[in-house]
Amino acid sequence: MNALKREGLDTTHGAILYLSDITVSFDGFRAINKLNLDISVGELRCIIGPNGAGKTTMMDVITGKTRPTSGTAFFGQNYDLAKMTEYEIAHAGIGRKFQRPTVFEQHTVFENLEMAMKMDKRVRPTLFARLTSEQEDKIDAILRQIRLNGQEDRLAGLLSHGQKQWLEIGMLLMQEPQLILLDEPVAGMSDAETARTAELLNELRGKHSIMVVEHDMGFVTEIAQQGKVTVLHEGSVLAEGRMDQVQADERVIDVYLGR
Ligand SMILES: Nc1ncnc2c1ncn2[C@@H]1O[C@H](COP(=O)(O)OP(=O)(O)OP(=O)(O)O)[C@@H](O)[C@H]1O
Repeated sequence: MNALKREGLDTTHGAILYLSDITVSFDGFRAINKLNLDISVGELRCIIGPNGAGKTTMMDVITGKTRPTSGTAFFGQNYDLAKMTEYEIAHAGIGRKFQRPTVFEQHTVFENLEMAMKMDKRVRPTLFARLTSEQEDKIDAILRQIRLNGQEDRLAGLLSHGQKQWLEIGMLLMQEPQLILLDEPVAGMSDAETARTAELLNELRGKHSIMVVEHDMGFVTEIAQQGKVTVLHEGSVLAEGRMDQVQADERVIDVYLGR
């Protein structure tokens, strides 16, 4: 099934995520302050901004980890995220990768992908069943995509930091989420690994809707291409536009990029 078209999600208006006037207060402090942000189906959106801008809190709202104090968050037109549990949101098709990889280190690369597929609630009856050839093909395709073909029998614990991150992206892909949230995917990676991750994300462009939070501006430039970059500051959108536009924006230079 095409990950952009899962049954049940209504994206007829073209957007996959709508955040409208979202505020999140922690004891009166507004980590998110009347935030408005839409993501289109198939878009790769980069989110940048200084420490404490509210990027992680925004992802927590989208995945149901944190409830907004006010405002609305919709996945497609029909899923009201504020009314759903984290489990229901994951099941509905929003996948998140945290900054630190959380692969099963005592299992092989292949087994990690297999487990990710079997944890997919839509195919649960197959938990103890042998893989079908279609499922094996899917794992093979993802192994190639995440540049770990030929490494499928290695223990995940023996992979480099970058490879673990790719494996975790592969585990997300196994579940065919329609919206993928990636929190600082290249933090701690070597330059070569960062470049390969940019290639990987460019290959995923258009096949999934993706939101990437990242501080590495070289990487953001590689993956943003002509798409939109959103700059968060003090819990709101400070600027939005192509990378060259936001990089030239005086307010963005002042609060984030520096002179
Ligand atoms: N549970 C919480 N209780 C109180 N304050 C919080 C909580 N979570 C986040 N904050 C505060 O909200 C603000 C936004 O934090 P958040 O982690 O969302 O920023 P960020 O943009 O992800 O930063 P970074 O780039 O450092 O990851 C920060 O000032 C943070 O201290």
